[in-house]
Amino acid sequence: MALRKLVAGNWKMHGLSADLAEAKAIAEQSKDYPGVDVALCVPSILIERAARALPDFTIGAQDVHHAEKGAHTGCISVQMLHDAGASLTIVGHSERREAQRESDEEVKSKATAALSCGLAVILCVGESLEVRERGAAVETVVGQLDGSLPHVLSSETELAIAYEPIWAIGTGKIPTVDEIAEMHSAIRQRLRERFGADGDQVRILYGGSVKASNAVEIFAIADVDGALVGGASLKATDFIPIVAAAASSSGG
Ligand SMILES: O=C(CO)COP(=O)(O)O
Repeated sequence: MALRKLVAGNWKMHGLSADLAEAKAIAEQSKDYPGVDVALCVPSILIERAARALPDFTIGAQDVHHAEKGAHTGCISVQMLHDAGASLTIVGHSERREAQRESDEEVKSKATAALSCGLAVILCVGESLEVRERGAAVETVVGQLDGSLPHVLSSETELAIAYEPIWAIGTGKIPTVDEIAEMHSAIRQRLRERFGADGDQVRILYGGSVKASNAVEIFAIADVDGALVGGASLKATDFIPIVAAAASSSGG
């Protein structure tokens, strides 16, 4: 049976207090699509205000530290995210894997810490253009998964995987339908190998230049259980049509 779709926005380093009006519009309009799970991962400084203003809507973070507490200047723990009202966090985004040199091992620690303390996780993987062009995309992404997946799935909180080819992020380029299908199927297979039947319940999101104009086609691909959306999640007028596409692909 098809999984419920999850459409999550990643605001990255965008958004000031005034933009909470946009989050509010997204939360309100998402109610028209009860068959789809919708979330916004806002900058950490906006989490508390967004969560207070939108108590029935899922607000997430974009990163978390793996340690419970301690001498980690500038970092934010799972408990702090909970306390601020987040119920979800992204880990391992390629922008952090690159700029902050986050390793698979570190991403795994973050995912494990978040899941064990009741925060849902969207764990990102994805290949560079150089890797795609030399034909090593699937083995690279599966290797990233092997290094970054937690050892066990939590029974209380949810793990989702986001496949985000780096060359498709913010570029307007997207892989072909066949390339997305091949990658999502390889990810599904690995999840089954790792977690047995529970691997079938892990949602696999596609991310990278998702827009209203390509969402219908992307959501129709097997094993695409939603999307992680960057630029097009900043405005309700861009984001809600993507939620609507997810709803229509699920038949409601
Ligand atoms: O990185 C992304 C989401 O995490 C994708 O960003 P864009 O949708 O802007 O390409």
